[in-house]
Amino acid sequence: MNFAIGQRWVSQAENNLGLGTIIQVDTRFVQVLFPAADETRNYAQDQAPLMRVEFSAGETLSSLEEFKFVVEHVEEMQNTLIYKGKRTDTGEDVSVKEIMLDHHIKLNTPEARLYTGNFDRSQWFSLRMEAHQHKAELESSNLQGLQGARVSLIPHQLFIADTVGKRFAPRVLLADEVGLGKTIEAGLIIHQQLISGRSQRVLLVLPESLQHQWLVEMLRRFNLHFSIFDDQRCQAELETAGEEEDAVSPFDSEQLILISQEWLSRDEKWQKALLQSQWDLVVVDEAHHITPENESTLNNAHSEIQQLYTHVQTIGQQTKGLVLLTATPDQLGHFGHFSRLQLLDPNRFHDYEKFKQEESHYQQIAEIANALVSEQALSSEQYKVLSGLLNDSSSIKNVDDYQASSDKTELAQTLISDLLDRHGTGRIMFRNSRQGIKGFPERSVTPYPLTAPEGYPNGTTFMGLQPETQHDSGVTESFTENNAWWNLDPRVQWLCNFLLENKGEKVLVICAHAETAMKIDDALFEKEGLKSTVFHEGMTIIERDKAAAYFADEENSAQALICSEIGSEGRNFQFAHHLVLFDLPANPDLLEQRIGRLDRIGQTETVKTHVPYLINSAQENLFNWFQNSFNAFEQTSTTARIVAEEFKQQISDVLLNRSEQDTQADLINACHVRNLELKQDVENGRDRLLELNSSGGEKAKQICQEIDEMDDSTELMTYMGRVWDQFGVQQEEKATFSTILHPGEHMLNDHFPSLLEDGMTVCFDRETALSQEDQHFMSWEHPMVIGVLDMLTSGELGNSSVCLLPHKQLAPGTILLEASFVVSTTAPKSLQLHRFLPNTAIRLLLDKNGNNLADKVKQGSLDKMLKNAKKTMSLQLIKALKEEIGVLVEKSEAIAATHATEIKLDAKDKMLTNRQQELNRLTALQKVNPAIRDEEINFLQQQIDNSVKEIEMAQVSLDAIRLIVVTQG
Ligand SMILES: Nc1ncnc2c1ncn2[C@@H]1O[C@H](COP(=O)(O)OP(=O)(O)OP(=O)(O)O)[C@@H](O)[C@H]1O
Repeated sequence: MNFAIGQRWVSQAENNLGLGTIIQVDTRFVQVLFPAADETRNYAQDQAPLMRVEFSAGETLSSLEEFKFVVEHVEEMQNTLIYKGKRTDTGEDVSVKEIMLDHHIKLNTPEARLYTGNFDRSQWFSLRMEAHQHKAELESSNLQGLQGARVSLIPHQLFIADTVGKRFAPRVLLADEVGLGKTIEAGLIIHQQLISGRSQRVLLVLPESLQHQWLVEMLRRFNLHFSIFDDQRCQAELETAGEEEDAVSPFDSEQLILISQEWLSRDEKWQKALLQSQWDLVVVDEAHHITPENESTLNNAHSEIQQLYTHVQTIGQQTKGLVLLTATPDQLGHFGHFSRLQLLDPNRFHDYEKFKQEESHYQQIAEIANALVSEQALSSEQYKVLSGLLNDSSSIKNVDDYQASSDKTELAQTLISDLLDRHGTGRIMFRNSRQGIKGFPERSVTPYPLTAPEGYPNGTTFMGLQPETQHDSGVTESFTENNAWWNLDPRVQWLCNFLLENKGEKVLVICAHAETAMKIDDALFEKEGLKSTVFHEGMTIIERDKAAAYFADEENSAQALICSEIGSEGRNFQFAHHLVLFDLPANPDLLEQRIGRLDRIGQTETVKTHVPYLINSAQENLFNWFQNSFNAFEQTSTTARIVAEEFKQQISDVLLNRSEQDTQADLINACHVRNLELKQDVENGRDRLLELNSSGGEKAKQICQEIDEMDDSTELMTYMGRVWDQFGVQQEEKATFSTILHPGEHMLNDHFPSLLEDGMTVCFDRETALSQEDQHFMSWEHPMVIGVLDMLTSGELGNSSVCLLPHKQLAPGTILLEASFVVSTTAPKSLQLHRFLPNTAIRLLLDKNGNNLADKVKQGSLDKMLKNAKKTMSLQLIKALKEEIGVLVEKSEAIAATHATEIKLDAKDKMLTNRQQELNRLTALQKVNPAIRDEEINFLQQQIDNSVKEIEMAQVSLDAIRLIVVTQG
């Protein structure tokens, strides 16, 4: 070894000493100062466990003078090195003697770590390489964001999430019928957007009563931690930031934020701050609340329109993604529905009259769709219409071929898909119905006619129709001033008896008003000592959640939950099978919302609705109307709302004000007939097209199947088992697919990603995860797995290793160099390039002549044959083989560069094919469907250009090396 004063060396035996400097050299000894550790060592020159440190062009170094610079070339002077390059801060040319290098420089490249004896056990190398491969597979997977949610694989939900989540700017209305899983669809879309990097900041705007439920659903199903922001939180954020209120938005402190609709429309102070913050995606639940007052206000910018509508409109305009959820898009009128479509796409939906006109043609299109679905030849009229609708030359040819061909299957699918693309609300609205999605429980209803005590008023108890005259209890003001109605009203005693007869059964009771709910709750306790609790708008969110939890608990809990109308929206009570409607709303959508609390995915029994009413009361009339005109208790009726609107005046006169029985029967019959007509229209009409678009058909089944196959693979379980072993995480088998984890006493790092201090149970089986909520569902998308893969691919752990290969046929001392290279880009996540060019690992296995044996000897089988070498032996081997290793590394770099060129070309091809196809499709579609925005097309074109540039600039770098030395077998 040629030592000279001022040279930099490291100790192979004690690599924690940092970068050493030779301070004295005599004939036999050399003295080295390690300033970072404040230690000096003397070594015999011929046995010094030292490794010379030399840097090369391209590396970034720190100088003792506290600046960084990039080495451009290296000169030698009197046996020491001078690094010439440019400062990273000022760009100035610098010349730095090696003695002036920072003592703390980390030698963490694979080669530096190998030569300085700072290598890892062979298992780390394997885990690291596999981590790169898994990460690349995940990033390029079509199912990214869909696999990791703790949800049952329900085709229509996954289809919607897949279709919408992949869009650059999802602007959609999720309008599945009550309880079909819109929250889950929205969660999947958010999850997919976040995991793929399309969105980073998400805002949820929800009714106050649903805040906590969403918070819990997002966390337990998607591992997404949302934070509720209200006055208190905003104020606290400002105080923490210590800034003037105008200078900073409190909303910038978190990425995933949840606010209530009530707060948004109420609190002017924070509205401005909310708009100052940049959002990628805004999701609004129960979006039928977001409605302009009336048609004229929408068209007149100066009118006072509803606060909430204005706020959502403003946020929606400056946010690229907007997802609205409602089970009852028409609940507050058809114009409201139009106005929400307008929020999503103001260019496409700018004229209400035109929209109505378009809707009237949907029936014709739907008839064509029906013919295509059943693969029947089109009538001449249908042929003419379809050719007119799909009027580009290739589609017209498809229509002709369809008519002429005997095997119509494939062409039918193409034409349906074109039709969906180009007409109606196809691209922005999704609506599934129970009729289309099978497997829901039955619904039954039982009326309980009760005789009112003499003199007891039988006034209206309906929401909305006569609010000024109705009292909470449903009886008139004058009456309740003098008497406690709940002592007289036979419905209360009936409810007591019902609960006593059904001990052990959970019962959800819904009435219109908070006051009524509270009185019923008191009465149940006073009369029979029954355990019930209330849920109404007068309670704080925490009180409501506590009440819902008290009702949901299995032991020591409330048998009944008495809700005011707010309990009828969004909440999950499907663990109960009995619903008591203490009064009836006059709005059929509201009735459906109420029943929808129990009639939801996850309901295991028939939903039993019980309706106690007073004989000869308006409620009796309403019951008969719902039952006989629409069968609305036992079936979802999407048309009842329209009938209710058409007959609004008669309903008020005849049903609510209780005119003659004959007149009532006539009205009920007229509504029934009208409902049948509308149902027929709907059956023939637009819903067919909408449902075709929403359920996803075969594509949806295929997505489920693919996720199912991923679930069945044991690869993740095996990989994570090895990871936990290596890191020292304590594992205890709980069941075949479940493991209890605890931080181990000798864990490699103090911190292991997402491992809870007190331990946690993880499971690899979807069914178990769904039934046992205390277990964490492990998937490739679980934060622990993502954290582990990130940790293994970004740090230095495993990037350098030495091991032995005992082998009978190979000559001892033969060396192999296993090298892993990574092709990567620095493209922004929003470009979505990882779908085509994820960080791709290239594995090479070079023999001593530089031949690549990687294809012949797979990593898994090689791993099984390798043994770790003792540290002293490894050091000797490295010292002896340093030159050979250097030559092999150079050769591997040349081979990797060739591979990288192929990978980049392939990625470019894939990207161009995919994006060009989409661009062509959108450009063609835009000619016939203004729903395609210019912005989308420009964006796609720009993405293509930038993607080409980024792919061309992708770098290949050495990520890890493993020196393998053959020993006698
Ligand atoms: N894929 C799924 N896996 C497991 N549970 C599900 C799934 N989809 C829906 N659920 C459960 O079914 C119930 C209804 O789902 P969700 O709340 O998403 O419906 P919704 O359409 O939003 O209802 P609403 O119209 O009442 O707001 C919830 O309890 C939800 O957790």
